[in-house]
Amino acid sequence: MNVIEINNLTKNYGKARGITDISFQVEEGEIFGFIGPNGAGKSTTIRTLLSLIYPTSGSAKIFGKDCVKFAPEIKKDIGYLPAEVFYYDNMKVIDLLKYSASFYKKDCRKRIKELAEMLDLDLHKKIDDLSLGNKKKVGIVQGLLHEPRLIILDEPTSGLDPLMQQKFFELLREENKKGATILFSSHILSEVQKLCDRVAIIKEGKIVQVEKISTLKENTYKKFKIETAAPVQRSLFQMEGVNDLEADGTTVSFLYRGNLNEVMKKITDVEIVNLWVTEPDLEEIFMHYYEKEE
Ligand SMILES: Nc1ncnc2c1ncn2[C@@H]1O[C@H](COP(=O)(O)OP(=O)(O)OP(=O)(O)O)[C@@H](O)[C@H]1O
Repeated sequence: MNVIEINNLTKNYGKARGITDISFQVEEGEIFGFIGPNGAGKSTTIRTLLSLIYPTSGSAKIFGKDCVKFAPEIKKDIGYLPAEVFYYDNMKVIDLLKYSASFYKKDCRKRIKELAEMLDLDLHKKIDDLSLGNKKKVGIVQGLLHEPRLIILDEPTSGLDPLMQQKFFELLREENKKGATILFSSHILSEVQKLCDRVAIIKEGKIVQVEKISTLKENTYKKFKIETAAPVQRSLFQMEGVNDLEADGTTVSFLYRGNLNEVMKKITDVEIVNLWVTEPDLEEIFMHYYEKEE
């Protein structure tokens, strides 16, 4: 079953582009990454899913129900951690969390205690006195206290130190094992890689790829580096499938995706001294998506 189903979703802010014609699905039980550079449209997509803003066109379903029509009902089963958390600073942490819990028809007291212990959060402090990281923890507890079926996290790790990030990821994995589906938005590749099964890559308001992390690594460019006996013309390797071509005297390097025999034929046209064919690391694969089109 698809927990999230987004169909041709577009959101414009007046004349400004928010997101354009976005479609993807998140299956039940997945930890799904949503990655793209700042301003790509991750928050806009998430805010539309939560009916905090309304689509210009297209639609989205959560738990098989239209996000706009069934917003109040759907929200009971969603835990949301926004990119930036704002609170009434005068309140104590515990009072804020009890207030949040009052929206659900559940006794959340035990879970609040467990989460606070796990994240090392002092429930009796005033929010005003908390560091940025501790405020973020309040947001995490707030998002998870009702044991939601779907957890939506928008850039959740900013402000958390590495040890706390690790604990937070463990917590998310536990929730996932218990059955929660997770949508995890981030611009940090390494954390998405650590946690997620699949990713949607968003760039300039459009989805450029939806793929398993493992497949992204497999079916991708290979990196070629060739050393030749005599200088070669750059144009020799200007062919379909070649990207990031660099030719400097007797050294040529490029990324290639396509039939390897085709590129090997080109290579046999020159006298080579050495040849390296390597897999790009995931960072390089993503950077390719991040680069702006001319
Ligand atoms: N309230 C708004 N009014 C006008 N334009 C907006 C508004 N909110 C977002 N945008 C624009 O929509 C586009 C997508 O922004 P969005 O915040 O969704 O990106 P993002 O991927 O979440 O990036 P970030 O990580 O920087 O938050 C950007 O070009 C942004 O300037």
